[in-house]
Amino acid sequence: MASSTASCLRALSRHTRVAQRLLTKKSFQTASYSLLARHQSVTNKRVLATRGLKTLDFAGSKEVVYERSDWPLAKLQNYFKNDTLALIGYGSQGHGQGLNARDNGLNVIIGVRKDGESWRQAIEDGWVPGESLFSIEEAIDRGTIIMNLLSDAAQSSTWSHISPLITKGKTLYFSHGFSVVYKDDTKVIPPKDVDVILVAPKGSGRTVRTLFKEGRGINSSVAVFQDVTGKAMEKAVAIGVAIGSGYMYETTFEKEVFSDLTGERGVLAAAIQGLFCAQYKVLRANGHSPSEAFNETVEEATQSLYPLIGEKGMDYMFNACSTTARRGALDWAPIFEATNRPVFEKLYESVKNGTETRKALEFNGRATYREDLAKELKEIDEQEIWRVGKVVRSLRPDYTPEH
Ligand SMILES: NC(=O)C1=CN([C@@H]2O[C@H](COP(=O)(O)OP(=O)(O)OC[C@H]3O[C@@H](n4cnc5c(N)ncnc54)[C@H](OP(=O)(O)O)[C@@H]3O)[C@@H](O)[C@H]2O)C=CC1
Ligand SMILES: CC[C@](O)(C(C)=O)C(=O)O
Ligand SMILES: [Mg+2]
Ligand SMILES: [Mg+2]
Repeated sequence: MASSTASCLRALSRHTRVAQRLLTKKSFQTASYSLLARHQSVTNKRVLATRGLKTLDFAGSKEVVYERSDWPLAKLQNYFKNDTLALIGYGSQGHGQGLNARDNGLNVIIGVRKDGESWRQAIEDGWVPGESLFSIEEAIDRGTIIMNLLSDAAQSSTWSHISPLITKGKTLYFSHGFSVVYKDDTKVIPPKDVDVILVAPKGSGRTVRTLFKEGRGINSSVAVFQDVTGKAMEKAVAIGVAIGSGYMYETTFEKEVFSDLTGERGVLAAAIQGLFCAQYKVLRANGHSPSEAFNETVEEATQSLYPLIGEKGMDYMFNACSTTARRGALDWAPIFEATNRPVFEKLYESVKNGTETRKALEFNGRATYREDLAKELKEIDEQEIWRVGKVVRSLRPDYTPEH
């Protein structure tokens, strides 16, 4: 234990020196603070619990996990010293993953349509045309690891054009199993002579960035579709760390896309909007004020109770409520489960048989996809429940005006 403690302290001082060096470079400043925190906490963890064991028991199922602590910054930088990460597409994930990998000291370039919205945003984030910002084709040409973060629809529509550029020796990376799994619809069939890997952050690209800046990490899944070099999984895990993952669990491309499309069409986004609206409307129809209906539906959920679930689980949240609430929650939870399970079965089938994929490809493949989505999202924003939400949020003592 004494020698392991001494080696951890040596590691800490090494990592601290690396981070301090980075502090002298302005573009690395924000991340460097989080790196200092990150290596401090990693080293502390090693001293307290020399685990090293990567197969964990998840409620009776054994799963392999990969942790950031196995990839200190110096090791990560050395691993990618001869690589250029060419990140194609600069939406939510392009922004988060690109900036994190750059702040981790890796050689990252961006490839997007010239003079589009992403081009503008990339410049705003400090990517420089001709130096670190290129057309899609030029970025692929310059890159060794091609990170395809175009929209899923654009991955399909651009494929015939960009696939000849993904030559032997390069690596093809995705953050979703979508393009490769639904190949009959997307026509994305990777070249046979490149590694094809996936790291799928389980959260928005915006959170990928904010968690990294806080010295924390997003959970991601990791998978290999094609292993030409024999090193594909190791490379995927290393990229996962580079883009800001805290820990990664293993999956396949198919399992990733089936679960992801189900999750976002279910509890993560669609189901929660449906549930909120249903309860809000019943309260309003029974004479409750907008204030009361919103507070009992959304504000209390997001500001008080859901964070408790995130902190310590559902029973902890139930226990933090009155015994009256606990009785009612215990009685009604199985009713909601039984009522909703058939909806989730239907949803899963629609994902598995490709219906959801074809809809996404058709809709987001339109030239007007941004405006079309914005129009429907505006309709949600204009629903009474969310108009009330704006007023309620403005009454929070720590409110800062929304734009
Ligand atoms: N959003 C998220 O948080 C998550 C996303 N993912 C996955 O990551 C990948 C990227 O998603 P996300 O970051 O949300 O990006 P978006 O789906 O918002 O796609 C945006 C990017 O696609 C480009 N694009 C769209 N149409 C075209 C086209 N016809 N030709 C060229 N470029 C085009 C846009 O460029 P332009 O501005 O020029 O239109 C922009 O750079 C997807 O596979 C997604 O499923 C995974 C986990 C979470
Ligand atoms: C929940 C939506 C998501 O799957 C995500 C942020 O993980 C997405 O595709 O954006
Ligand atoms: Mg997702
Ligand atoms: Mg998704």
